[in-house]
Amino acid sequence: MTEPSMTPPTAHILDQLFSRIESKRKADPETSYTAKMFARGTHKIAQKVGEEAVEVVIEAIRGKRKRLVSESADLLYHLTLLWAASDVEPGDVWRELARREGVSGYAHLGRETDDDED
Ligand SMILES: N=c1c2ncn([C@@H]3O[C@H](COP(=O)(O)OP(=O)(O)OP(=O)(O)O)[C@@H](O)[C@H]3O)c2ncn1[C@@H]1O[C@H](COP(=O)(O)O)[C@@H](O)[C@H]1O
Repeated sequence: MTEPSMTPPTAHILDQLFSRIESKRKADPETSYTAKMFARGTHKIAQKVGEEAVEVVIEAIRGKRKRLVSESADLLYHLTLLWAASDVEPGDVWRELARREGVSGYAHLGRETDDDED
């Protein structure tokens, strides 16, 4: 029997996006932005995540709701792309979020440290 905690809590549009991103890993960079970013490498993808996050912050502060939604979608796409480039699956993140459910943000969550890296 599968451990309940090992099962991703829910299917999600980000799971579908992750699959689509994986399917584009070896596509033609001329026709696929995802393939172009994979070819550029993890550092460039991580940089894009940072840029998109800043754009989210700017639109939130400006109070531009529609722009905030659009930039948030850009951020989530690039974050999902960064997971794919870093051998992280959405389920890994869903499990971590589920583990935190009901635990106060003030409580020690036992976050991973660099020393725990495998
Ligand atoms: N969700 C997205 C998505 N969100 C944003 N973007 C692209 O991310 C880019 C970000 O825009 P920027 O202006 O910041 O960057 P840029 O100037 O185009 O590129 P840089 O040279 O600066 O990196 C734009 O080209 C957007 O089109 C996305 N590209 C792809 N997807 C998904 O990925 C799927 C596969 O797309 P392709 O790989 O292009 O076939 C699509 O069907 C979508 O589901």
